[in-house]
Amino acid sequence: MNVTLLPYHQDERLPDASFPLSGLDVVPVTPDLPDGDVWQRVAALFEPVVAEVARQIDGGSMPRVVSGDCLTAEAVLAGVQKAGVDASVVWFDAHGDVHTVDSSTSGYLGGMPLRQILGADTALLPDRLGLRTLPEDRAVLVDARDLDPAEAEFLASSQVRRCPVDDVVLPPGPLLLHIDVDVIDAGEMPGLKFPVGGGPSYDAVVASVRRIMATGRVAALDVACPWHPPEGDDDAVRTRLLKDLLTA
Ligand SMILES: NC(=[NH2+])NCCC[C@H](N)C(=O)O
Repeated sequence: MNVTLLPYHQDERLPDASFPLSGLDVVPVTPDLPDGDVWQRVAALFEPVVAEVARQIDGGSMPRVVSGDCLTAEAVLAGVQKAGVDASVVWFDAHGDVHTVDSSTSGYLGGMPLRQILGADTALLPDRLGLRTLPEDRAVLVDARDLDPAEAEFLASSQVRRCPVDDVVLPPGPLLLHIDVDVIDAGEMPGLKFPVGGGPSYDAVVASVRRIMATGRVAALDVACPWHPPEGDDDAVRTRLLKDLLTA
């Protein structure tokens, strides 16, 4: 098994130290980025990810992709689709990631990918990646507990199902399993860019991921690590987490 590493947060290259993946067979993707706006640059960054994910599925393996933010999930889903697999989405995240460009008050791109997967702002990224958008009832949002008002409003009237890690109701068909590591309670996960307390424990998240993997329905795994470069002994828990998730 190998791990596809996209060592970026949006279009910013992160230090290798941000991804403690020792002991795993890592294939980094580090294309040259064009000038342009951030969406164009991210699209260019994701192109080889789309191709690599499709190639691995065509070859009979389950892609495992690690990166610095949740936008990468759009590339992974586009790659899964390119390989002819019609996947639903299971999205582990402390946040909703269901902003549109207009509803986001922060302007943070990583707060928008799930909504783009569901059909918003498709010209910015989905169309560039060849991503077919998903009906809302094919997406499940797991343990999202820090929603901005516009996100709460959208989710209240959408068909996106919400559940806790201990009781994930899986959508139909093959799955893209997306894990933002910030779904874990911030007390157990040091150095997060968007820490949120009141969440499930490390053990509960890993156990949930193992149960989902054991269904045999996961077509691709996407792990987003929106954390700062390591300080102190951050590496110990990060190394263990990445290994636990990627070998679940
Ligand atoms: N997956 C994440 N870490 N998302 C952070 C989003 C934070 C906030 N909701 C925003 O849009 O600005």
